Amino acid sequence: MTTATMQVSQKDFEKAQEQLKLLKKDPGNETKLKLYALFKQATEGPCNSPKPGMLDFVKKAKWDAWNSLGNLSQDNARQKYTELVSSLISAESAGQTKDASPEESRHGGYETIIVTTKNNITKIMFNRPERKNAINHQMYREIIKALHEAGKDDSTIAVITGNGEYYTSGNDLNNFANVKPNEMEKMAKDGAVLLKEFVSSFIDFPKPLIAVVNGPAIGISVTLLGLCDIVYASDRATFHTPFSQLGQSPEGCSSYLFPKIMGLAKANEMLLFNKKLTAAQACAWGLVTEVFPDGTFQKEVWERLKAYASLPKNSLAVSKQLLRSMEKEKLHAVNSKECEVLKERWLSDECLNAIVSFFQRKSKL
Ligand SMILES: CCCCCC/C=C/C(=O)SCCNC(=O)CCNC(=O)[C@H](O)C(C)(C)COP(=O)(O)OP(=O)(O)OC[C@H]1O[C@@H](n2cnc3c(N)ncnc32)[C@H](O)[C@@H]1OP(=O)(O)O
Repeated sequence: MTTATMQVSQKDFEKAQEQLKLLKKDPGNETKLKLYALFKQATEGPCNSPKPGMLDFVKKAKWDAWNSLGNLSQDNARQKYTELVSSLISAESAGQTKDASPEESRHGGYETIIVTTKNNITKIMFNRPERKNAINHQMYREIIKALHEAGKDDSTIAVITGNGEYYTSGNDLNNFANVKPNEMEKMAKDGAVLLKEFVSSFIDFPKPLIAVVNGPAIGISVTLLGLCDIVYASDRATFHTPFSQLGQSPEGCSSYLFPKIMGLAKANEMLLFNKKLTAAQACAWGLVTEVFPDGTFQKEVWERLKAYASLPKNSLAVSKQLLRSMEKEKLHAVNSKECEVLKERWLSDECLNAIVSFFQRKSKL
């Protein structure tokens, strides 16, 4: 860089300091720390002062921010400081400071679900409302991918919810349709492999996972609630696991978790005898954390989640993993066993007759 450009840069830097004083809105602690660090780096160079004590929170946060800039040159620090101030000024004049209203970003590459991130929350939304959000093979795979990505992205928590009237009507029964007799075994085998991977992605999910049950939930979408950390439900939601009606058997680790959550007698009513629960019953039985009136459901829940997602991210992840670690091995064993049993069930006459009845519209839940 020439002396001339450095001088301009120094001039801009001084101007930026003046402009900063004119900001009307507080840019938030994170941004203020960034500005502090860049200013120190620009004016004094890399951080060489001794690290403050653990309990001197403010000094330590400032020191950490400055120290994190490592050997960034003073010119570059001046440049970054000036750019940051300029972006704050522009955002304010556009009526939106970055910290006050972050944009929702949509993740690409999905067709059956919508994945977005905003306010440190990654939301995975079932998106086949015209099929009551039934989960077809593509959706199983996309949810596995979305959970994998959400586990690694910058979000603090993840949310799973449905678009439209239903949360989801569970497994898409078309997954069993149009299978030739000589391909039945393969269909069952491949289905069990996919199901095992799908449920494993819930067992292993490393951050708090919250189910926002916006409407009726059926089958696998209900059993998976036992693997979520919090379940919020609209008072319009119902919870139905009609496995015996469909000639099938429980999955999603529900054969182990439901008796733990609600007691064996109540789990039997749901998992053996197809009892459909209202949201209030599901809450009383311990499957649902809290029920909200449908009219205010989205507003109340998202306000609450926004506050939860501003808690320290690493602390939440570590605590979630600690709680899950006590059961993880067991849950994987249960998942394997349930998939083995289901693989056999899918080949049974009881199951095949139930699917045929559904498509002939003789039976609906
Ligand atoms: C890799 C495989 C893993 C398997 C894991 C094991 C999982 C098990 C389960 O999840 S068991 C639960 C399976 N789900 C069901 O049995 C629900 C079946 N659906 C219904 O009973 C009804 O559709 C309803 C009660 C959900 C809604 O009834 P209604 O309000 O009258 O709406 P429609 O029936 O007209 O629905 C509109 C449209 O959507 C189709 N649809 C809805 N749910 C499913 C579904 N789960 N599978 C396939 N198709 C579904 C329905 O057929 C209608 O289609 P149409 O307009 O007639 O073409």
